Amino acid sequence: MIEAHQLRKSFKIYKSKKGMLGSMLSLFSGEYEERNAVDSISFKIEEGEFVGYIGPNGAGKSTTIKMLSGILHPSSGVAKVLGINPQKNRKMLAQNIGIVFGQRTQLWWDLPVIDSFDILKHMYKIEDRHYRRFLKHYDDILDISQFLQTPVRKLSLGQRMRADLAAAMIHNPPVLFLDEPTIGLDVVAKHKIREFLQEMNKSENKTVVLTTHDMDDIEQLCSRVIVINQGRMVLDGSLEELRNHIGLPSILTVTYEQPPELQVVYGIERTESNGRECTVLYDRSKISSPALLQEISKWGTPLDIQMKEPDIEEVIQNIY
Ligand SMILES: Nc1ncnc2c1ncn2[C@@H]1O[C@H](COP(=O)(O)OP(=O)(O)OP(=O)(O)O)[C@@H](O)[C@H]1O
Repeated sequence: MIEAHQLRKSFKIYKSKKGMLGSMLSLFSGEYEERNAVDSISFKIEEGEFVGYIGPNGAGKSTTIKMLSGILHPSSGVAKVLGINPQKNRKMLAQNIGIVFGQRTQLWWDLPVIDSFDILKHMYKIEDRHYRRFLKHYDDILDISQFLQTPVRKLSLGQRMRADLAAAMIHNPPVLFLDEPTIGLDVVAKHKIREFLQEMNKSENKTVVLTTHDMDDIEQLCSRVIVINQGRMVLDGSLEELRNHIGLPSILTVTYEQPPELQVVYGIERTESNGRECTVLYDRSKISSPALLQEISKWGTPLDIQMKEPDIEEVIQNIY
């Protein structure tokens, strides 16, 4: 459904000389170097997937999204979305994708939200009955009716994001590209946006590519993550594969009837005990959870057991 094959984008970085005069001269000297913002990225995303496209600042995430959506042309390589080449057929692609940039609205700044929607309705040639259904449906799931008459510049960030998301869905596209849609939002607004995105993916089978720095977005929404760093792909897999790749230990906390008698077990990296409480850090690739449970029950009589996988935030920090 979405394909990137050896996708690369380089930008010219003009060399600047020191001082005011130097900066002026460098404008005219034309000396530059080329830097790859995205460097030979390849992946395939199937229909209905929810993919987190993540990486540190400047990794090349937005540049990739812009190439997939036809805003930027690749320096080399090929992108295809629903079989459409964004470079060659941007208009046809626009009918089939929705885009949201969290940092910048796609709506008309000084117009009431409803006027922006009306313009989009005409641009996408949407029938009146479909448009009415759209307004009703998006009021039900994003509460947009309360600010339809408000100019975009007067909306709160959360309202603006809801308006932008609704606008991106007006033509009911099967594919959504979301570039940091939860940036700067408070907890309640983030929750609402996440619920909406989950609904779009689960009930309407939309394929979603999401860039974000928010680990809760990734944990709650994405079934797959693609990690890039300095323009290059570092990992492509499930959240579990991401955790395993980093090799951070899983954690088991046990409360025993009596202080336990600890033993050395292959796969357990560290054990900390404090009276009846015991914390076990273990490597799941070396010992399975059932086997571990069997071992630790030899140390005493467990009253309560809790398991915790490594935090995705910790995992990401380790990968960069
Ligand atoms: N138009 C441009 N001209 C020159 N360099 C650019 C241009 N656009 C992006 N870059 C550079 O390309 C690199 C990748 O930028 P990009 O915006 O894709 O990163 P990102 O992963 O989206 O970062 P962030 O998380 O900070 O939004 C950065 O080094 C950036 O400075």
